[in-house]
Amino acid sequence: MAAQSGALYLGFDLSTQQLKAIVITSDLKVLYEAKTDFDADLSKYGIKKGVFVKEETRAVYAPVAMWLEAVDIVLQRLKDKGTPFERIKGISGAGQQHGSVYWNKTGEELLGKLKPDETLVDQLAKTAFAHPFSPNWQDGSTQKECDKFDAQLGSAEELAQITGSKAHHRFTGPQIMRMHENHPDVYRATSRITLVSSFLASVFLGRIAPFDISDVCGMNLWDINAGAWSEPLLKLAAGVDGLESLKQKLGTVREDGGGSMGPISTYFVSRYGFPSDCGIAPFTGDNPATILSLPLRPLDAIVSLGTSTTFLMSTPKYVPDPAYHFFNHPTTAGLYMFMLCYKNGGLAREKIRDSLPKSTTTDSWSTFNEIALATPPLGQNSPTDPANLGLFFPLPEIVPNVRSGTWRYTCMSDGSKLEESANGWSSEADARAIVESQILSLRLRSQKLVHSPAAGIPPQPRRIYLVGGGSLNPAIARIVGDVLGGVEGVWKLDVGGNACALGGAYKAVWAIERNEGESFEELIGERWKASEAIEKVDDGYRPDIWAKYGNVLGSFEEMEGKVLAGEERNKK
Ligand SMILES: Nc1ncnc2c1ncn2[C@@H]1O[C@H](COP(=O)(O)OP(=O)(O)O)[C@@H](O)[C@H]1O
Ligand SMILES: O=C(CO)[C@@H](O)[C@H](O)COP(=O)(O)O
Repeated sequence: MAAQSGALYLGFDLSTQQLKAIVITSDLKVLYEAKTDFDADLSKYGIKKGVFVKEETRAVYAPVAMWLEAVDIVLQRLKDKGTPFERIKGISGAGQQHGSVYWNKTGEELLGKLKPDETLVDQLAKTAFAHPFSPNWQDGSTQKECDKFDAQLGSAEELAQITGSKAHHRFTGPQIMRMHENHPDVYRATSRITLVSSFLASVFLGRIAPFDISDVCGMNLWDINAGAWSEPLLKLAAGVDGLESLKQKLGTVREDGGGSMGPISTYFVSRYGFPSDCGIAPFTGDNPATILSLPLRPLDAIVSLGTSTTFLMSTPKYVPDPAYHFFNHPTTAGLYMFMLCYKNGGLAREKIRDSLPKSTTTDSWSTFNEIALATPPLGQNSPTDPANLGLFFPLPEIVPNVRSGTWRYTCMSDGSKLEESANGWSSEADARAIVESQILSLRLRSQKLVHSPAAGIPPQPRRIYLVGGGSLNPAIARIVGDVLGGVEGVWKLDVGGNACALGGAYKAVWAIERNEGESFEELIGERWKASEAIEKVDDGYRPDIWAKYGNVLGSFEEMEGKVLAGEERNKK
């Protein structure tokens, strides 16, 4: 039974395929959840899996109007479930990272005077934006711009040192540069640029919200150590229009991840009955919000199995490298978020699932799971059998930066005799091989970040938390434990695919209720009850099996190297 009184907090997650919302109490109990699924509810926009794809240029983008429509739909759904909006004291949330929204002057003005009897989409879609689309994080159209970004500060290493990442296709700086080059008219008609997180915050605030201190690190434009825009990078992106043009469009970055940026726009007060003093806390990126969905300790890792796969850790050490990403922590100065991000996550697994015989149960994953669990590690029935190692990239991948394709290799148990498999293997064997491949890549790239969690235990995460849609899958949980370990086991959040929206809601609680100087970890750590929030889904570290994967890790890296060497741009 929902409590009848007391403050409530609302968290959003504007991700690739859905807009999710979650309402919780001050003591972190989940009361209401609702979502708008873009393909199911808004297919009239012509998108697939939430986006448009232009194969010729590898451009991927989403219509901003669809997101506006999704906001009114999800709030109406919460209302239909009886959500007492009048008790909501604070709102925060998250947006898929890197995407940019190009507002014009009219849009800035309209935001503050929306009529409550008309929808957001009807009032804003046609007039408020200099460009109707937002480049999506799956975009691969900016190689040329990335090369210039990597060169601008001297090298990819230096760019990573300054901004937390080397240049990536999806990062906002290279995307803005491409927009400036291809559509200078759009660039010039733009008065403000927001990220997806600050776009959603702006809609609720009724004016353009500043960037968030964590999400801004996904732009390749922010100097993390200096806490300021990197002027050489801004200059590069703005081209002939000059540094000042871009500075104005970007506006400010809010250093404090908490507090209120201001009260909610009157549109939502009149239309849905929010209280006029409901505070809008800074929104952040979906990955930074995910690390706020539980009090994460050093050496704990989160594997987010959404459309993308990401691997997240919170750490006090800033050790950037071109191979991964560092972001400011969304709430706590002096902490950082370490991240790996893969394009080929959920959709690549779905592709293999769909090539198998159809499931006979209502769970579309049951055949995939049965086969994956019945297949021995690395497909080896005996230690002398060849071990299967594959790469399954229906989309061009981020790590490593290679074209789309499928590669099947084998090696011996000790990693020797790595060779491309002449005849491949059965499609059944792919079910286990794709999950192993995705998790081996996480193990390979997080090796330097982990240390021994206890005497006599090799370096690995302490606990592994699974979140996102794929966290509901027991076979994936088992294989994560097999490959990555986790000496205190593999866990999932009870909130399932809604961890990111939950992180947003926790952020809202902390932002509005914190005492002077009280950290997110202190406030949420005190109120969070593990028994109500998480469930152990696998024992994690099994020494023999974990060692088996360790023996082929070098060959896995070598296989990636061979595939990378075959890339046209790497052939000399
Ligand atoms: N039982 C399941 N097993 C494996 N994957 C699943 C399962 N349920 C959902 N998924 C995957 O979850 C993905 C969506 O995850 P979600 O975290 O909601 O995505 P996003 O936040 O990126 O929109 C889908 O692409 C689907 O493949
Ligand atoms: O590009 C990244 C992170 O760098 C992605 O993780 C996006 O932030 C989208 O995530 P999901 O839609 O999969 O949640």
